[in-house]
Amino acid sequence: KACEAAEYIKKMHPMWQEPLEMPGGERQSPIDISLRKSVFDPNLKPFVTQYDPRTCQQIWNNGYSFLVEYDDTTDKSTLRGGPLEDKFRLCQFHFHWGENNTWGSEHTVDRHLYPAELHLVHWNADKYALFEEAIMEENGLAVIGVFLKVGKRHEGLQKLVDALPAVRHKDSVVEFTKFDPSCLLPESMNEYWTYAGSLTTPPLTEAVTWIIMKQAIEVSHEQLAVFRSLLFTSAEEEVQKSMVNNFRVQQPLKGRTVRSSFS
Ligand SMILES: CC[C@H](C)CCC(=O)Nc1ccc(S(N)(=O)=O)cc1
Ligand SMILES: [Zn+2]
Repeated sequence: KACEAAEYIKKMHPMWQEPLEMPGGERQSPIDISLRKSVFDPNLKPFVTQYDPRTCQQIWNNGYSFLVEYDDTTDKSTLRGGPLEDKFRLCQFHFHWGENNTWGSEHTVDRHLYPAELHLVHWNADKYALFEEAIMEENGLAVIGVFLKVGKRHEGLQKLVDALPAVRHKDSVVEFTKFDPSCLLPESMNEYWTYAGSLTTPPLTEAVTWIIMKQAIEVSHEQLAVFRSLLFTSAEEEVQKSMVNNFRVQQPLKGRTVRSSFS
C-alpha cells in the first residue's frame, strides 16, 4: 500500500520529484515504527506541554500543508520532559493526509497506515535564539506526531476546519486566534515512541527529536474531507491541484533505535 502510494505520488505530483533523498542522510524521516524492534526505556519521563492559546496567530497555506502559527518570541507555549533535555517552544502545527482514508500518515506502526498525521513543531529555545537557527542543529527541533483515525467528530478541531476555506489557495493567510492545540493531543500522554530523525519536507535537515504518540485521536470523515478541499496551487494558477497525499515516502532506519516510553 504505502510503496504503491509512494510510486503513484512521485508520478502525480511535482513537489515530490525534488531530490527526495537527503544525500548521505543517516537519520531521515518518516519511518515505520516496528513494535518488536522498539526498545522500552524506563528512564523516559512523561513530557509536559504548556500551551497558551493567546499565542495562536494565523493559518497559512504554504503549498505543502496548512500551518497554524504561534508567536514563539516568548516562553508562553512550551514543551519539556520526555526524551528532551531542554525547553522547546511551539512555533507551528500542521497535518499530512491522503486522498482517501486508506493512507495519509507519514509514520506507520508495524506498517499500519493512518489517514492523517498531526505534527506539532517546537524548537530548542534553551540553545538557540531563532527557529531558523535551530532547524540546522541536531538537537534543534522536537516534533510531536499524533495519528488521526476516522471516527467521531472532533469538536476542538472543528474551529480549525471552519477556517480552512479561507486558506484554500497556496500563499493565503487568515487570522486565527485563541486556539489551544492541547485539545488535539490524546488522553494518554505518557505512551509514545521517540527517535532521532529529520524534517519530512525540504530542507530535510536532521534536526528533529521525534515523539510519536501511541494513541490516535478521532476525527470525522467530513472533517478530513475539508482538509482535501485545500489546494497545492495559488489562485493565479490555471490548473488547480487538490492538496492530498502531502506525505513523504518512508526512509531507511540505518541502524537507529526507536525507544518506547511503555513496555
Ligand atoms: C529555513 C527553512 C524554513 C524556515 C522551514 C520552515 C519549516 O517549518 N519547515 C518544516 C517544519 C516541520 C516539518 S515536519 N513535517 O514536521 O518534519 C517540515 C518542514
Ligand atoms: Zn509534518
